[in-house]
Amino acid sequence: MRGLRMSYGAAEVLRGVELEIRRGEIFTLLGPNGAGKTTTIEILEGFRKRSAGEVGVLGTDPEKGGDAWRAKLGIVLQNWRDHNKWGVRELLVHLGEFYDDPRDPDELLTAVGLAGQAGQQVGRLSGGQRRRLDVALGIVGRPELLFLDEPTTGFDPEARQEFHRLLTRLAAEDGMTVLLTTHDLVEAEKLAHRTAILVGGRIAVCGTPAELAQAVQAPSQVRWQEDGREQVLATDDPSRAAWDLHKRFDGPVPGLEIRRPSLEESYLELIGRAA
Ligand SMILES: Nc1ncnc2c1ncn2[C@@H]1O[C@H](COP(=O)(O)OP(=O)(O)OP(=O)(O)O)[C@@H](O)[C@H]1O
Repeated sequence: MRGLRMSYGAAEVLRGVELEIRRGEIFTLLGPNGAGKTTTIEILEGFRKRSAGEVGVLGTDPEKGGDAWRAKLGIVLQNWRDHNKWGVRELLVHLGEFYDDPRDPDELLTAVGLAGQAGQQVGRLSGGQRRRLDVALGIVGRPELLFLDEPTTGFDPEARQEFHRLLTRLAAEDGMTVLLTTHDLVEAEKLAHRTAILVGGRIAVCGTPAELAQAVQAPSQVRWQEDGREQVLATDDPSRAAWDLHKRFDGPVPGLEIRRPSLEESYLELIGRAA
């Protein structure tokens, strides 16, 4: 994506998004509500016409992508959920018929942990099971690139962890590229090879988990007692600040405390600043 812009009427949602996602990567697009994550995904899928900028998905402009291009994409449409009366396996078999070389439905069900629900109606699956089915539907045609829009919303921690394992395994085994959106920094950090933070219509930060932690790190707070009250200093180098204080006090510093913000606090500060 180069200079990707998108406006809905007068509202400019994407204001020059620059992003490159590599083949075989699990990439998360992280951002607050309304940041434009779904809009970006829909543009990449070819479902939404951008206002400006250049976009290439598997070497093709999504606005010009034909059936052969589309067949290489794993797209999870929300309206599969309308197939509530269908059996789980039945739906997978049916969708597989649209592809030249679909995955074996039983292997697929085992891979996503739904073998026990093969005969169950889609409408009777739990929230977590439906998301697993989403992934199964997304990968039935052996896509090169899988798009997932907030796939783990509503998951309990265990389901989330299992889902992460599933995606990691699929990406590693098949060399599939996965682009998913999330609000959850911790999820992005655990799952993704790289993450981009979308805020204010632009990419604020992009990198590996370590690079992200470094880039979003908000200042630490150094607190101590002096002149009968608590003093607070915000600094990027708390160790140096503590050392300076020790020198100034020529010994122990009363009530000295160093507080490093959590990654989540840093992220919240970053999106607050950039919005
Ligand atoms: N079809 C549309 N017409 C007008 N405005 C829209 C349309 N779709 C999205 N928007 C607006 O564009 C902005 C970005 O929406 P989008 O759904 O892309 O954000 P998001 O990052 O996916 O949000 P969330 O995390 O809440 O799902 C929002 O302010 C939304 O109201």
